[in-house]
This record gives sequence, structure tokens and C-alpha cells, in this order.
Amino acid sequence: MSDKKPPRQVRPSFTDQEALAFHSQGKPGKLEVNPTKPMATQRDLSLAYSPGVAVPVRAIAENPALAYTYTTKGNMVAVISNGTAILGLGDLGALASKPVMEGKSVLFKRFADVDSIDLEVDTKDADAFINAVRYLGPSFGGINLEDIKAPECFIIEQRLKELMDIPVFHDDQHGTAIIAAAGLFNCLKLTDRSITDTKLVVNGAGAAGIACVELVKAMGFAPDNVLLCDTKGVVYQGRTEGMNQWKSAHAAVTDKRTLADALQGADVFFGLSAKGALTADMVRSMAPNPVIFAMANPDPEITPDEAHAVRDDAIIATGRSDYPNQVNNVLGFPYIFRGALDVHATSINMEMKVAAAQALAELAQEDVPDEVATAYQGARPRFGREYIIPAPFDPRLITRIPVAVAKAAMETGVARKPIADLEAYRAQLSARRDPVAGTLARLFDKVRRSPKRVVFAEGEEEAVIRAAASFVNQGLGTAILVGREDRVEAAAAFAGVELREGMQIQNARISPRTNAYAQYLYDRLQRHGYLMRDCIRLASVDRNHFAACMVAMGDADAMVTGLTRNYSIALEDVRRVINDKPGHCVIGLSIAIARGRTVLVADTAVHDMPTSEQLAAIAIEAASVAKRLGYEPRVAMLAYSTFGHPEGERAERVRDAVRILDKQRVDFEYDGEMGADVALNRDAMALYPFCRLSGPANVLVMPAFHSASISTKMLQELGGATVIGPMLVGLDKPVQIVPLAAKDSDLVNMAVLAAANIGG
Ligand SMILES: NC(=O)C1=CN([C@@H]2O[C@H](COP(=O)(O)OP(=O)(O)OC[C@H]3O[C@@H](n4cnc5c(N)ncnc54)[C@H](OP(=O)(O)O)[C@@H]3O)[C@@H](O)[C@H]2O)C=CC1
Ligand SMILES: CC(=O)C(=O)O
Ligand SMILES: [Mg+2]
Repeated sequence: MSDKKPPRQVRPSFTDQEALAFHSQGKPGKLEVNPTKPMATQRDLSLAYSPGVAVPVRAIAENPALAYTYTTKGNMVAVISNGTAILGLGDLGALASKPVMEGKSVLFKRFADVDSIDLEVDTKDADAFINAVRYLGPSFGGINLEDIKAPECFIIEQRLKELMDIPVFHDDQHGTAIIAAAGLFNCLKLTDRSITDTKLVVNGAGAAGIACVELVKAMGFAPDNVLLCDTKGVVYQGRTEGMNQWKSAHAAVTDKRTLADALQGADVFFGLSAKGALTADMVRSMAPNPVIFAMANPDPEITPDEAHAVRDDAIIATGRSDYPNQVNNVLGFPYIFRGALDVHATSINMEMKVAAAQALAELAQEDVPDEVATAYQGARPRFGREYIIPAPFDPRLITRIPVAVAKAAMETGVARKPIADLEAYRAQLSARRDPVAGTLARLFDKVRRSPKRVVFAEGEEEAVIRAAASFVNQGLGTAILVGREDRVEAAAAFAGVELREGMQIQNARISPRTNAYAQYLYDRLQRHGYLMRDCIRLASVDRNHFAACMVAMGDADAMVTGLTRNYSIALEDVRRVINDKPGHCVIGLSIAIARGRTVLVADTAVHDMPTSEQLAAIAIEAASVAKRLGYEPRVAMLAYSTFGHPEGERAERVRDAVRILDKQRVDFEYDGEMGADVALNRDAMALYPFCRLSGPANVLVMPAFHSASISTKMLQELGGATVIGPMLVGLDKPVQIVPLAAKDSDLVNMAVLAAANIGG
């Protein structure tokens, strides 16, 4: 134990303004509804709506199980709240809970491909709430209750479970309990404790606290070793103040009255209460190797830094993502519902919860594959004090938890559609995972672990200043803003951004490095028509040249530009200063994400009319970045024609590129030439059984710049795709160029791609 370490200051990784802008940008909120069937022709309409729709209507009326076949029911979960316990913020009402509920819906989709809609029910009356929800069963495959305070949440959940034939799951109770139990059992193992003598104190006798107590007791904790506390202190037998039947069920025979009393010599603390509820003195009084889960959100009962300052033998977890050991129900609800939905479960029972907790605990004990290694802070995580539970972006969660839950559902008779082949099910689950979100998160983590100096060439622009501030606030490194001090300061003031530590201004006109940069440029450009005075002008006046020189000469690690100058001009500026990587081909690669599917598109920036050799080189560069991003590349060499039809000069060039790849014996899947429909649509590809791609392509090599640029922009504008990039690949130093209309968040993403050197 030590009293010496001062608590580190926790820096928020974003400002309030950024959080508001995130939610208001583009379409307000975080969700939208998209049709999954074509609605283009009269025939489509008559099938989708009257009269065609009458056919499934009759079929479902005759056999209700067919609702899972003909409607969205089987993959649709409602996230329902009345806003009476929003995170740890308290009762702020149904409407104010909507951002959290939309967030939960988005997490369902992102992590487990479950479609979800949020419903905010504006009543605090349990009966009224039950009545509002009980009749919604036909619409959904499951009901996820969220942020409803105790004790009403117990009545509501119990009653809805009785009334409805689909899973009703109060996430704050069971989701939290499952994750906390998984983490706890791993901590017992790490600290060599036995389940029967470990003393647990749970602070917070609400939804989450009571459910945690119930689950750990069901899993083997001795009731006498569990003390529950709330705002009135210990819940003891005979207490009358602030009691209810759910607290009474766990009232202990004890003479301890306060949380401080309860924690004397306790092994484990679970905080499901409020910010700051655990003091340093209380932590000091706990048993050796104390386990502290401070799970209140958004601010924990005690920060890990504060707890470690008094006890360096403690294992600490919080509900937050910015510390190791995030014990948060996000690790559970998407996957638990995935498993329950896939067997058409009627409920989520105790066995399914225990199975989920065990699967989660076991996953943390396993060796982490390379693919996952970078998802964690620090070096490759190994089961231990700083890694008691997998991180939310762990791609193995989607294949493990649902299988465990579905299996338990089948074994306990609540599965209406049992799965015969669980291995095949596991394979299907992995296809639901899209690596991009995880990859971006991993890249952010990678940079956070090894922060970089990124030079933002257009430092006088408001969006750039906001991005630079966000980059620094997120602990990603130092942001160097190129610009005149007075202009940068004025733009920062206008943007409401404080130029804080970690943000530096470099004025090219007066920088002591400008002469060295001019000399560097002169050495490179003297035989390309540039005089020394031209180079002095480039270095002292042109922000792209100055910033690129900083990177070339080691004064910065990476560069971002592009907001004020066309892509091709910015690229020319940069290539005047920085070489291509030897043996590589400089290309632009865009990541297009649409309808949960991601494709990489190349070359979206550099080669106007690539030759066959260049197309082959583009394919090789794109495939190697795809691998770095976590994909097994399946490269389609696109054209207007498919395997020889129709004939034409451009298609012939693409065919030649495929022959070149054949000769080079590259180590990834590729084929072509083919149309985009054949590349992306399994049925269209099936017409060509000789096609060497094992599934729809995830890397599209376009025949020329125009088709690459036009198709990605159309995807973005008409298809609602999110397009990241073009990402510059193949330069000797990391530089990224954003499109002219980039927002601050695009700039931060590109700064991270540059800092992580993903294009190198
Ligand atoms: N990490 C995670 O995944 C999750 C974390 N949580 C967090 O747990 C907390 C509680 O949520 P939930 O159970 O849904 O809310 P509830 O409103 O149902 O329960 C809150 C409980 O906390 C108690 N409490 C509040 N302040 C204190 C305090 N200072 N000291 C002791 N007890 C206190 C209340 O006591 P009383 O009964 O006397 O009023 C009540 O028992 C929130 O901070 C929430 O963010 C919740 C779910 C998931
Ligand atoms: C994480 C969560 O659900 C909560 O804090 O309420
Ligand atoms: Mg919650």
C-alpha cells in the first residue's frame, strides 16, 4: 500500500460543444429507418403494400410464428424507458432519456446487427407504463427496458414478463449484473479468493445493485457475505427507513450501519450508486488486494487514479471506456439479445444470464489473437489486473456470447426455434461483424498509446482548430497548427476553442526552421526548375510545403491538410516534398460504409487512367491496407463488363491487370474483370461459378479515377453511405488529405489514420 501517488487529472476526451455538435450534425439524432425492399415500381408497391401484403397477413393470422419469416419482428428490439434513472443522472424525464435510448439502439446495431428502435414512455406510474408496453409484443422480438428507476423497474419487468411472450430484459438490472459477475469471478481467480468466503459490499440498492446481488448469490456467493447499502447506509434486518420488498429480501443481520462500516475488511466493492460515493479512507480500510468496481455513469464512485493513490494493490474497474477494465452493460445486451432472437426465445432466464457471464469471463482468460491485440490499451493484454474482462470492441464477443445464450435457451426449453448446428451458427455470427468500427477504435487506441505530433497545415481554419483541440483532448498527441498567431487565436476564439497545452502554433514566416526547409526543398527541386528564392517562398508562404517539410525533416510525425485546397493540388504540394515509398504505388483508398457493409474503393485519388500494370499495383496496395484494417481481402477488378462481355479496350486493360496479378502470385483473393453488381451481389456472382472470389468483394479496384470518384460520391449522396477518405497510401511519410467539405470529425479521423501510419 502507498499513500504517495497523487491522483492524475482525468481529461474529458471531448468538450460539451463537441457532444452537442455530434448529436445535431446532419440528421438530428443517431438513427434512421431504411427500407430493405425495393420500392421503385408499381409492382414493388403492390407487393409491399396492398394488395400483395395481404398474403403474408393471412399467413401470419393462420400461423403467428410466420411473423418471424415475413416481418422485421425477429430482428427488432425496442429500447424502452421513462427516463427515471438516466445513467447516474437521476430522474430527468422520458424526453431527456432519448439520446441514451437512441444510443443503446445504435449499439444493438453496431455490435450485434440487431435492429432497434427507442420508445420513450412519458409516465412514472408503473401500471400506466406496463399498459403502454404490454400490447407492443407483436412488433418486436424483444423488449430492452432501460434506465427505469427502482423499485418500479422490478414491478414493471416482472409484470411485462408475465404478460408478453417475448424476452423482456431490464438491461440496468441483468445486463449490468452479468458483466459485473463475469469481471468479479475473474478477479476472484486473480486474487486467489474462494466464492464462499469473499465479502462483497454493493453500494446502490436500485435496479443494478439488487440484480447484481441476486446474480452473484445465484452463482454461489454466501448471502451472509453480501452487504447492500443505499443512501441511508447498510440495508439491515429491522431497518424501516427507505426500505422496499426488494431491499428487504437482501437485508443482512449485521450491526454495521454505514458504507464505511461495511467496507472495513471487505474484499469487493460494487458501486452502482453515484459519483464520489466511495472515499479514499473507505478504500484504505478494505482487505488486501481489494476489488473495486466503481460502475456509476458517467462518473464513477471513485476514479481509478484516486483509488490507486491509496491502494496500489487494488483491482479497479469502472463503467467508462477511458480506463482499463470497462464493466459496462454494452458488453452484454447486444449479444444476449442476438442469441435470444436467433432461437426465437420466449424469455431470457437465469440460465441464459449465467451462460453469458461465464462465456464473458472465459473469453478474458484466453490468449488474445493478433487481430484483437491492438484493441486494448498497453501491450497485448493478458488476463490480469488490468484486463479482467474483454473490451467492447473485441470481435470475439459476437461469436461467443450469442452461442452461449442460445444454447442455454435451448437447454432450458425457452427456444421456439432451436439451432441444430451451433458451429454453423457461430460462422454466421462472425459474418455479422463489420471490422471497420473496431478498427478505427483500435487505431485511436494505438495512437493514444504512442501519441504523435500531427501538423495541421490549415491552422487558421475553425474546423481545423476544433479538430486539433479534439485530437489533443483525446490524448492522441500534440497538434501543430500552421498559421499566423493572431489569425489562429482569432479563429479559435470565434470557434469557442481554448488553445490549450498540446496545441502549438507554427508561423511559417517567422519560424526558425523555415531556412532549413527552404534548403531541403532546394536540394530536391533545383533540377526541376526551382530557384532558391522559389523554395524560400514555398517554405515561408505555402502552408502545405511548410507542413510537409516539418514531417520530412522529423519536426512532426504526420500531416493533415486539404480543407482549403483541391485534393489534387494539395497532393502535388505534398509530393514535391515527400517521396513515394520505395517499391510502392501511391493511391487513394476510400472506405465506404453503407447498410452495415463496408467496402474499400481504390484508386479514388491519384491515377487518372491507370495502365494494367498500375491497376495491378493499385490492387496490391489496396489489399495490403485491407489486411492492416482487419479484413481478409477479396479484391474485385471492376469494369463495365463481366468476364469478357461486352468487349472493349478499357475492359481489356482490367483483364490484363488480372493476368499480371496471376503472374505475381499475390497472396490475396482477386478476380475480374467484373461489374459492380457481380462483385457485390452473391446471386449475381453465382452466375459465374468459376469466379475465384469466395464471397462478395470487400475491395473494389475501379478501372479509372473517374469511375472511382463518381461511384463513391454517388454512394455517399444517394446511398447514404459514410465515406472515409480517400486515404492516401504509399507515401514515404504519413500525410492525409481531407476533402474540401470535411468536418472536424473527418479531420480527426484522418489525423489518426496519418498518426497510425495506416497508409504507410
Ligand atoms: N456500468 C454499468 O453498466 C451500469 C451502471 N449503472 C449505474 O448504476 C447507478 C444506479 O443505476 P440504477 O440502479 O439504474 O438506478 P436506480 O435509481 O434504480 O438506483 C439507484 C440506487 O443508488 C442509490 N444511491 C444513489 N446515490 C447514492 C449514494 N451517494 N450512496 C449510496 N447509494 C446511493 C439509491 O439509493 P436509495 O434507494 O436510498 O434512493 C438507489 O438504491 C447509476 O450511476 C448508473 O449509471 C447502471 C446500470 C449499468
Ligand atoms: C450503462 C448504463 O446502462 C447506465 O449507466 O445506466
Ligand atoms: Mg442504463
